[in-house]
Amino acid sequence: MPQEQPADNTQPSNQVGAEPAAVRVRGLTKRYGEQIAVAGIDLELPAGQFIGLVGPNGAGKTTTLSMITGLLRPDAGTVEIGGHDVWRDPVEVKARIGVLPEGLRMFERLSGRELLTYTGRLRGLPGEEVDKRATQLLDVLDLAGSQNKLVIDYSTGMRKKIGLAAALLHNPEVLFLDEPFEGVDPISAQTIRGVLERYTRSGATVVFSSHVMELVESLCDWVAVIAKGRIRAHGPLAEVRGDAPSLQNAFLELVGAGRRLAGQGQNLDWLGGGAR
Ligand SMILES: Nc1ncnc2c1ncn2[C@@H]1O[C@H](COP(=O)(O)OP(=O)(O)OP(=O)(O)O)[C@@H](O)[C@H]1O
Repeated sequence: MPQEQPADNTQPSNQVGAEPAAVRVRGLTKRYGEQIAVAGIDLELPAGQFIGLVGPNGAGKTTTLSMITGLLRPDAGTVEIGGHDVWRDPVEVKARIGVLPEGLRMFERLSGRELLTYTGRLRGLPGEEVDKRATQLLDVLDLAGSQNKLVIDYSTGMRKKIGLAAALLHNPEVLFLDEPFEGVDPISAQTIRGVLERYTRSGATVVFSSHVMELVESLCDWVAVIAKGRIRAHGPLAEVRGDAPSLQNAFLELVGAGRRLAGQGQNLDWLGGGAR
């Protein structure tokens, strides 16, 4: 199982092994007061892959993704997407990426269709093209019947889907999704999954965060495991899983949770059995 190594300076700067890097992160750091949320992350994410950023609650996934996508200013470190620095060249970068953050705030008083029209025009797409793409996305994501409903009246799953449609409308090179399947029913999850698989098959890159290992294992080609603000392992899924029976087992071992879980239970000897 590949553990985190110092950066290999012998590789060309835009390569991850044989693959070109879609995203290059160097020394990324964020503190909140005394708390170090992200502790100097180095990472090169290969292009054209379905990439999972996995870690336990509080590991630093959202903080990392927010800094990579230009939503949160790092204390230190750099991020390059498609060769452009996220903080020095934000317009170039934002044209190349789509983002579906956790708890995305949307314009709730627009209908789903209006939200896509507005997003498309902000992205500088011609009106006719926006209409065409919006119609297709609404159709594929099974939102055509709700396109005239206000976003405020959408369910959690519908909100994720309209957020995904808005993030895909300008056909970004890299799509970042923070917990895209959280609160989504299996049918909607399958729909989202189908759209994302089609998108990566065309050479685009998806980076998504999750703590649901089965999902990451079934979807991702490449994973990075994060715990306590540090990358514990990264690489192709099979390499990170190694000899472990599942990614879940490899993950528990990597984040040191196996021993903690084994000792659990003895403090709850009063629980169960109906005794008071
Ligand atoms: N705005 C903030 N102010 C203070 N501390 C924060 C803030 N945002 C995050 N943190 C802390 O930084 C650490 C990393 O949080 P982050 O939300 O990035 O983790 P996460 O891996 O996305 O977790 P989860 O899976 O639970 O969403 C946590 O300890 C969290 O308490």
